[in-house]
Amino acid sequence: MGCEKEYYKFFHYTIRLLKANVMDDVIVELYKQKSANSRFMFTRSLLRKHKILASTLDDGFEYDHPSTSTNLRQSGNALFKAELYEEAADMYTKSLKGSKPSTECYALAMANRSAAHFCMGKYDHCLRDARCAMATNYPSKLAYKLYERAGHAERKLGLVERAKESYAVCLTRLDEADMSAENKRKFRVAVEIAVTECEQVLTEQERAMKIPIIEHLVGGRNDNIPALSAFVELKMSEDMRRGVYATRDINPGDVVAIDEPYICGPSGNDTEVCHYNGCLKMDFALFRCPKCFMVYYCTKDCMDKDYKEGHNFACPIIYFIRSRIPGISRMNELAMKWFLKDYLKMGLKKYCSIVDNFSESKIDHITRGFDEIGQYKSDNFLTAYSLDNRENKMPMEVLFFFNCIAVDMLHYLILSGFKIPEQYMGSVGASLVHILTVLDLNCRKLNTNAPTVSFRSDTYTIALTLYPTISLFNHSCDANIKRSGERIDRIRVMKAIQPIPKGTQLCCSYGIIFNGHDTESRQEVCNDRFNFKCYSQPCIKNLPTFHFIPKHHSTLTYILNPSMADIVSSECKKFVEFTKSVEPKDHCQHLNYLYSFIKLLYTNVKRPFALYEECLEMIGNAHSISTNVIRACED
Ligand SMILES: C[S@@+](CC[C@H](N)C(=O)[O-])C[C@H]1O[C@@H](n2cnc3c(N)ncnc32)[C@H](O)[C@@H]1O
Repeated sequence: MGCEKEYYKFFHYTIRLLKANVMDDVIVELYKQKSANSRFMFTRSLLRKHKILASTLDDGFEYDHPSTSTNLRQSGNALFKAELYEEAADMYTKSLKGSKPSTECYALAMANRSAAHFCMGKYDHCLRDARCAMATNYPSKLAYKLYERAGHAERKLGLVERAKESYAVCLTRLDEADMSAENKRKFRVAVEIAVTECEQVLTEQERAMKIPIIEHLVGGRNDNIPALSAFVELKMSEDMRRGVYATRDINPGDVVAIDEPYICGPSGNDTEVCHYNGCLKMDFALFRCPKCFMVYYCTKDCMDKDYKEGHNFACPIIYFIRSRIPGISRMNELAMKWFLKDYLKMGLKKYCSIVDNFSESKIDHITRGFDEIGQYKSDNFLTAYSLDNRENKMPMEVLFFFNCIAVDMLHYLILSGFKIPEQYMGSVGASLVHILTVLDLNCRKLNTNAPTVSFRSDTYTIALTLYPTISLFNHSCDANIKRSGERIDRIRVMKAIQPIPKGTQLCCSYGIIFNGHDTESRQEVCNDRFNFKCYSQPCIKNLPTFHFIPKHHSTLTYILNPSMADIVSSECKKFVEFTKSVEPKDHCQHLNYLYSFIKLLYTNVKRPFALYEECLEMIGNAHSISTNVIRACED
């Protein structure tokens, strides 16, 4: 995940140090510090001394101009009446800019904009605004209107269950409405009809509902690493350190890992992903946190749980984390979320003792992350905390940057009233630096149409996730496992896409594969993004990219076992026919055929072989569109 460009933002911290001509001394001093705790404390006193930290949580906004806002809203209302909805929505946006989010003026403009969006057919925007108005200071006597509109928008978006709920609230809020008894009666009848229609749709949907596919780990759960299959083990290698290896032959299609993130959060367009760590559901028009207005939830329940897990404390400073602290802001935010979750769960003393013991420990690399009974579990703090973070290999300038970010984030937290006793500051700060570096190396983008970090321009990242068990898989430019199932699902299922004979390492791709990019550019990506030299087979053997693999080759040139030449040749012809006659969207229905073809080629042809690479790509793609709902198997 590391992105060199982000490090240019060092300047935010270093400019004053450079002006004071002390930057070289700083790096020398940092080298002299014996521990992560003392590095953090040194950085903290430096940033304080040179007045690099904020002195207040005052965001400098001045937007309370109720009269201007009211005038703008009234102009919007006139445009709305004239059915100029787009212009009306723009006017309401201007009105919103002039009023504080906690005021009635703001809520009214927001509600009116939701009406304009509804009339424009922008139902998701309508819903978002309506939810926002509900969460703010909207007059109770008008609330019924807002819930009715939300219900209508939800129906339009196919969210029928939610529409039913909104109509139910609408009916309860109708008592507060300032309306004649007769009008209330008519309104009630209309909403009740809408509820009945929703119920009819729901009954239909229930009838047509698909049974979710349950994925099973091949061979059952691994005894020591329950998110992995029983057919694998963890081993060390000189080139890649820890890695996952097959203890039995694994076939394409076999499930080798089912993992849940230790920590996750939206990565950009917050309005579509629930912020709660245990949810991450993608949804339309989520509920906005009524205090910071910066994070969103799919239900009130998720909001309450997230508050308890730390948002309560992150809330007052989230604006500053996003807008004032350099680096990858969503990753910084995720680090804060992780820190608060565990700090609050364990309490100060236990947290500090655990992180201190970890940093002092000399645990063998292969057993890092395993608990005292020899289990490696993705929901265990120490498992996630002990993931590789290349802190020791990092240039001191980069480590200094991470320390600055941690100092800055904790400083904002303390400014907001959070108490950290001074004697624990070193441990807490160093732990936050550690968390940042673990995330920097292991955190994955959850894209709507790409499994990992991707170079395709059509991908759309919705979340950042940390999967401790999946992080054990090393990268190969010729991956033999790949993510399967719904791409936005929080639960990550990894399946074999090639045959994996006993003793072979299971590797996924960190976003780059050999047939699309030459060795040099792949090495560049691995080095720039992940800071390692890739030792996967295509790099060692310098395999040609797809463009250089002959398409219409004679099978004989590639055959490994001459006695199989006729069979391979005839199966290749069948495969070519298959590619012409079956549409990609239907490949998932022919997976068994694709598995058998790739198995035949695996043992009988020399790679790279165009049809093998083509079949491999088909299997990978078919896995990612073949299921609708994935549930981890309970056994
Ligand atoms: C997510 S971790 C994978 C597990 C790690 N090998 C361990 O010992 O815990 C990523 C790190 O593994 C190593 N690695 C992964 N793929 C590699 C490859 N193809 N070549 C060399 N090193 C690799 C690099 O050190 C990289 O920073």
